[in-house]
Amino acid sequence: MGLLQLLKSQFLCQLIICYVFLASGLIVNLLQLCTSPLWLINKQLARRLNVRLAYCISSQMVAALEWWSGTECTLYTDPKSYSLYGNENAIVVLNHMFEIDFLCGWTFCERFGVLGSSKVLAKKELAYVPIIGWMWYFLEIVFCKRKWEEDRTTVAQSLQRLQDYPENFWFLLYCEGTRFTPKKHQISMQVAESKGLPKLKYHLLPRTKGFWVTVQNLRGTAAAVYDSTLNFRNNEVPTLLGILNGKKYHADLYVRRIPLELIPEDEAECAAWLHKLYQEKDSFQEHYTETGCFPGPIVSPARRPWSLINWLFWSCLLLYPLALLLIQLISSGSVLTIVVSAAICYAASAGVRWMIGQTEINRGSNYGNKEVPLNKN
Ligand SMILES: CC/C=C\C/C=C\C/C=C\C/C=C\C/C=C\C/C=C\CCC(=O)SCCNC(=O)CCNC(=O)[C@H](O)C(C)(C)COP(=O)(O)OP(=O)(O)OC[C@H]1O[C@@H](n2cnc3c(N)ncnc32)[C@H](O)[C@@H]1OP(=O)(O)O
Ligand SMILES: CCCCCCCC/C=C\CCCCCCCC(=O)OC[C@@H](O)COP(=O)(O)O
Repeated sequence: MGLLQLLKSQFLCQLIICYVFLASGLIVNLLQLCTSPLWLINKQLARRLNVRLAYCISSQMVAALEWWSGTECTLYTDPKSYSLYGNENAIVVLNHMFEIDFLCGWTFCERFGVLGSSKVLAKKELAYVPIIGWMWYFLEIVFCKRKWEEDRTTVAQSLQRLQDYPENFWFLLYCEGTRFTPKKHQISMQVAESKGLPKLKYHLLPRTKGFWVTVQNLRGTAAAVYDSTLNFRNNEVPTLLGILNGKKYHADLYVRRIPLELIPEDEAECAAWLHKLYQEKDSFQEHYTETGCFPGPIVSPARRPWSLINWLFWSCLLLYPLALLLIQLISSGSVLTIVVSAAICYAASAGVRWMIGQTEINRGSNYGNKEVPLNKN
């Protein structure tokens, strides 16, 4: 292990990264709250401000991936589509198999200049996660309860609000609705069988309603669907804790740009179209397993320095007062103050650990885990 790698694996370094993230995140959340009156006066300006404020938070996680862990992200795509990425609104359909797939998505957002404005159809539980969830509220992220009776109107309304969004955005949709586990896979394949659909090896059966409602409500707003399939080299199982430990991974992302006009308007046809898309995605994963690469040329955008610069800015701003505070604390000699401070530090690190836990598949939800009564025809 090299010296740098040893340094990266030190708990103190990770504690500093988490402290900067936590303190800056709460400051940004507060600034976002301060933009509330502006929404009434100049909504577009409020949105633009919030895009930049959100960048301050999400780019720190991107910096951890790109600069701290040195993870490499390779893009396989058609060079003709490449010039459109970042210059139009798009719906991104991504497989949901890895704990850091959202972070790799964010990395590509950063490289194409849409990180601050990127959106997702997220489960409601994430709205309550401090910093990220609160940041999302001001970014007009679309939340769902994964209960169609309740979601059908709320999701459509939230999507309609994005029609006059002043910045280009990518709207991420994990059509599988939950992360891949062997049990969820087995159950969803029973559903596939009951519907007469071919079995998938690497994906759960996609939920089609969210996709249909998104496409219908973003017609005229988004230009295309970016069908994206992610995998990691050497059968690695990447984690956020691994990233914080400075572990380097290598992600490969295959993206196909599909103009929105090609997607059927009728709900049943749209559902059939999505099922076919997932069968194709499955064949790309099979190709990856067999050959170690995706079909199609590599056109990788380079990482940009902005996420690192943002992190250095917040570090300088926040580490100096922390150092002063620590010196004062030690020189005060008060046991009570030291004990209280240690308790606050412990509570903060437990909070960050809980947030990291939100990304862990073994702490995931039970959605898709319940056997459903099947009508076999
Ligand atoms: C150039 C570079 C390109 C790309 C870069 C990549 C990405 C970057 C882009 C943007 C980044 C932005 C942000 C990223 C940051 C963070 C993201 C973090 C995470 C958030 C993610 C989540 O929270 S995922 C969970 C929430 N999302 C979803 O669930 C979406 C999918 N779900 C749906 O669409 C659902 O339909 C629904 C949620 C709208 C409603 O769900 P509900 O369960 O109520 O209803 P359904 O109708 O779907 O279910 C009933 C039907 O499903 C059948 N069924 C039953 N059991 C199963 C089963 N186990 N599997 C499959 N299907 C099942 C059932 O038979 C019913 O069938 P019908 O025929 O009646 O439809
Ligand atoms: C600069 C580094 C800072 C390190 C500290 C980071 C602390 C913040 C960590 C995480 C913030 C929360 C990110 C939320 C994104 C989680 C994405 C996700 O994968 O959600 C799961 C959802 O799709 C499906 O859930 P289930 O599979 O049904 O359950």
